[in-house]
Amino acid sequence: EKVSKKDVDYSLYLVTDSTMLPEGTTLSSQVLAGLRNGVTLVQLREKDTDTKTFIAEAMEVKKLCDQFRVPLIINDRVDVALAIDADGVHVGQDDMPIPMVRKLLGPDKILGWSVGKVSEVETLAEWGPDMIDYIGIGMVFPTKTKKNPKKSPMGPQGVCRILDALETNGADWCRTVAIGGLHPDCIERVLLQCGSLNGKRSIDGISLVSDIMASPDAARSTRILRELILKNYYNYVDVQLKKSAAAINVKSVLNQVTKNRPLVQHMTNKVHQNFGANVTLALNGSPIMSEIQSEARDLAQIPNASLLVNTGSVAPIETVKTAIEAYNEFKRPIVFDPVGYSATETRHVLNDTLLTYGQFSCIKGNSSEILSLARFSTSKMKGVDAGNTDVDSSLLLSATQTVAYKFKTICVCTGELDFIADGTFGGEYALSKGTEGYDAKSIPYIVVKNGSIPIMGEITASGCSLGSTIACLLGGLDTEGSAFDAVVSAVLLFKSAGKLASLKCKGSGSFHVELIDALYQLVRENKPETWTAQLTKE
Ligand SMILES: Cc1nc(C(=O)O)sc1CCOP(=O)(O)O
Ligand SMILES: C=C1C=NC(C(F)(F)F)=NC1=N
Ligand SMILES: [Mg+2]
Repeated sequence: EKVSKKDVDYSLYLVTDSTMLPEGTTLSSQVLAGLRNGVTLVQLREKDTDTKTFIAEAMEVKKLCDQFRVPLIINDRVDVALAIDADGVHVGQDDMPIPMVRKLLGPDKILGWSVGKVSEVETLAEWGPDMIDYIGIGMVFPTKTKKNPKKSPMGPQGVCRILDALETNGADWCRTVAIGGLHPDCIERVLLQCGSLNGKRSIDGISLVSDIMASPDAARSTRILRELILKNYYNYVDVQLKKSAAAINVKSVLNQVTKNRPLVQHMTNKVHQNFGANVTLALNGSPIMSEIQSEARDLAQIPNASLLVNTGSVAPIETVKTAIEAYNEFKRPIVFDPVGYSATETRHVLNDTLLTYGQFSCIKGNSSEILSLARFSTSKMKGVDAGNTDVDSSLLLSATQTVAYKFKTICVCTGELDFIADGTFGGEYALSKGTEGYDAKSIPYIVVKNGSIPIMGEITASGCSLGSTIACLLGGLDTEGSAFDAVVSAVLLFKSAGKLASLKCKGSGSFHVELIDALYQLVRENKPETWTAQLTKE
């Protein structure tokens, strides 16, 4: 009896490739190793193979799949699929049109489609539930497996956009797998981030080729993948990620920072370098302004290290990528400051690319940057300073929650009021069911009210130095410290110091000095109850 196509398990979908087999392995031995260790669906994909060979391979692989009651999908070749009575077919955008394939297959076979654009989702939705059963969304990351790819990597956020399109087009029946460059070092981040904004769905599985087919130990590779899927949480940073709103303990955060003297690595713009270093020192942190690719892994392993990536920096993108990967590998916090996010196309592409390189503990920006990241406002930014300050606060809150939710991070939106939202969900993820309906507007948030500090906008690197402050406090936490508390504490501290400094200074020059002194004093006296910036629940 057949596995009914409604019950297909898409969680670990192996797509074969017999051009990358290691010495001593065969197509069948790799598929068998996969089937024995948790592969739940197989697709035979052979680009340039004679039909006779393809048929022989298909029959062999079908026998193996039947033993494990795992459906076999044939890529592209509908004739071969019919000839061997496969369980279904997968076609790409340039293969036989979907309605024709469905006509040849009949209603009970599984039909999959490669999807990379929202417009393709709209087409799929128009065809209705009897046409396509699942889509392969890709490619998520760069991959050498697909020859002359016609599309570029979309990153986890690109997958989110396709999932959102399925939801807005009501294609509830359609299942999804992500594909392209998926390996153990990035799969948890894909599983954590790839969900629809309404919280109703996440990807139903991951699909890969080389991680298994090119593996000298395909059984072990498959077991590792299986474990990542079943684990259902990604602790990307070794401090506590809150799962719900709870009291903020600022005093405790500062005590931990003073005790642990965090190493705060800055990859930032030239203007911010010196001031960021001095802010970090004032906070009992230890700054290192390193952009040396080969030392990133060493620095990430120093106790209480944290990384600030401020994209005004001109460090080569590969250097920044190496640092992001290193700090994720050693579970140390990374703060991302997408300076001038959408001011120019160059910065937009650069920031979007950097955002695909890792999981960030905090993303902070001004209102224009956060509105753009949330894809709320198309208005181009005016330079790198905050844009329209008259944006109403409910829109800013919503944008902050949206960014926090999309990237499963803590998002800070600075301005008259500061908005801080916690979209981490404690690092927990689930296949298919998303966040079970918990959407962006339901995630916990804090609003910091401090009154305006006009002069803050008249000095260089004020926003950037909030980044230094956040990275310093996150880095200074003990493992049982709370990431959200550290971020909120940083905003309260920085704004309170800014207020104090603005009352004492005689101009922007002395404001810089007064700001450092205020940070220095507030940290050492550690009396948050006396600070001007306070939490409000708008
Ligand atoms: C078969 C395929 N389709 C893609 C798409 O983007 O539609 S990417 C891809 C190859 C994925 O191979 P690997 O797991 O080795 O990166
Ligand atoms: C190009 C492809 C894209 N996606 C998929 C799958 F993951 F299976 F959906 N298979 C392919 N051959
Ligand atoms: Mg900024």
